[in-house]
Amino acid sequence: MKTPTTLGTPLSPSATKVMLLGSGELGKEVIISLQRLGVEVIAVDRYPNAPGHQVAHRSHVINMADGAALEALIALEQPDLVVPEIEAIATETLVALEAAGKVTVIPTARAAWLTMNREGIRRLAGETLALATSPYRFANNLDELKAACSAIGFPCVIKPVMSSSGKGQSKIDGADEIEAAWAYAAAGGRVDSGRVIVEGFIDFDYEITLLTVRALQQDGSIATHFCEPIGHIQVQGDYVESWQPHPMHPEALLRARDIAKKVTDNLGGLGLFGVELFVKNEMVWFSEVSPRPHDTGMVTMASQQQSEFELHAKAILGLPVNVALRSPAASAVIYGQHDAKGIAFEGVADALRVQGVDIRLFGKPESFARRRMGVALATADDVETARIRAKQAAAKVKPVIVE
Ligand SMILES: Nc1ncnc2c1ncn2[C@@H]1O[C@H](COP(=O)(O)OP(=O)(O)OP(=O)(O)O)[C@@H](O)[C@H]1O
Ligand SMILES: NCC(=O)N[C@@H]1O[C@H](COP(=O)([O-])[O-])[C@@H](O)[C@H]1O
Ligand SMILES: [Mg+2]
Repeated sequence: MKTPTTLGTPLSPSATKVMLLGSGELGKEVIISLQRLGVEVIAVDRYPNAPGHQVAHRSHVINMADGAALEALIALEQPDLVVPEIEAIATETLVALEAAGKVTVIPTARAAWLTMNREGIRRLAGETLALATSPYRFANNLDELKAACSAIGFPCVIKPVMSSSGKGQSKIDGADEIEAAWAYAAAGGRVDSGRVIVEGFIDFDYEITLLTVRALQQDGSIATHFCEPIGHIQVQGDYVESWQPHPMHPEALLRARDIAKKVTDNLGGLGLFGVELFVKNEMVWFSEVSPRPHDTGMVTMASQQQSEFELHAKAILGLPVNVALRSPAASAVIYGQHDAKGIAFEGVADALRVQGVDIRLFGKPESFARRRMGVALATADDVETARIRAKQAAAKVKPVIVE
C-alpha cells in the first residue's frame, strides 16, 4: 500500500482503494467514513443493494465464502486494503493471498481467519493466551454433542462455529433439548460447517464490549487505545440495546483492558476490535472478539467524538485516532417485524421528537421479522436517561408492509 498518510483521489490512478467484504449496516458506516477521506470504496456482499453498496463507488455481489470467486474479484479490483465485515468469508484464501504479497487484509489475514471460526479464537484465548473463558467443547455430530454437553453440564450454550448475531444459538437446560439445539445450529449458521461449540453458561452480572483500537503513532509504532466500556443487553444472542459508558469496578476494568490488550496484540495489525467480555464482581471472562466494528458499538455514533466506524477507517489508513467520549448515550435496535421486501417506516418524525434522539435506517432491501433494519440513538446527561430515550424512539418507528 502507499505510505499510510498519503491518500489519493478516488477514481484516478492515485486512488487509495479499499474493498469491504460484507456491506451491512456496520460496513455502510465504515464506507461513509472512508468516503469522507476521499478513499475509493468497493463494497462486496452476498446480495444486491446491501446497505454499503448504496454508498460505495462500486459494488459486487459474490459468495464471499467461495475462495475462487474472492480471489478473482481481488485480482480484478486490486485494492490497497481488504476489510472483512461479516463472518462468512473464505479467510483461508485471504491468508494465502496475503502470504503471497497480493493483498493487505485488515487487521491481518490471520486475525480474520482466527475470528471467523469460534474454534480458532477460542483456542487462541483459552489455550495459547490462557485467558479466563467459559468451559468449552466442540462437536461434529449429535453423538459428539451429547457427550460434550454432559462433560460441560447444564445450562450450556450451543452455537455453530461460524455464525453471528445469535444465528443458530441456543441456551439449553437439559439433555432433552440437545437434538433441537443441534438442528437449530445446523439451520442457523452463516456457513453450515456442521460443527458446533458447547460453552458452559456464565452467570454474569453484566457484559460489555471493550472497543480497542490499534493505531499508528508518529514514530511508526502501534499504540493501543481503549474506548469507554459499552454495556449491552442481548436477546436470543442478538443485541437489542447498548449504552456507553458502562460503569465498572476499577479492578474489573483493569482486567478487561489487560485481556483486550493480550488478544489484540496477538491478532496484530491496525484497526478497531470489539472485545466481548462477561463480568461478575471483579471477575472477567473473555467471550469473543470482532476484528472490526461491533454492532453494540453503533452507540458510538452518538457517544464519541469519533464513532467506532471513523476510528476503524482512520486506524486502517495509518492515521491518528481520538477515542474520547462526547456524551453518555444509548442505542436501541429497530427490527423489521415483517417478512417482506421494500418495507416502509412510519413514525420516524415522532421518534425524532424524543429529546436527544437520532435515527439510522439501514436501507436493507428485504425485511425479516428479526432482521435488524435500523437503530435509534440517544444522548442524555446519564446513560439511564439515554436508554429510556433510545427505547422510546425505537418503539415509535413502525415498519409496515407496502402493498
Ligand atoms: N457461555 C455463555 N454464557 C452466558 N451467556 C452467553 C454465553 N455465550 C453467549 N452468551 C450470550 O449470548 C450472546 C451472544 O453470544 P455470541 O457473542 O457468542 O454470539 P454471536 O452470534 O457471535 O453474536 P454477535 O455476532 O452479535 O457477537 C452473548 O453476548 C451473551 O449475552
Ligand atoms: N453481529 C454482527 C453484525 O451485527 N454484523 C452486521 O450485520 C450485517 C448482516 O446483517 P443481515 O444478517 O441482516 O444481512 C453484517 O454485514 C454486519 O454489518
Ligand atoms: Mg458476540
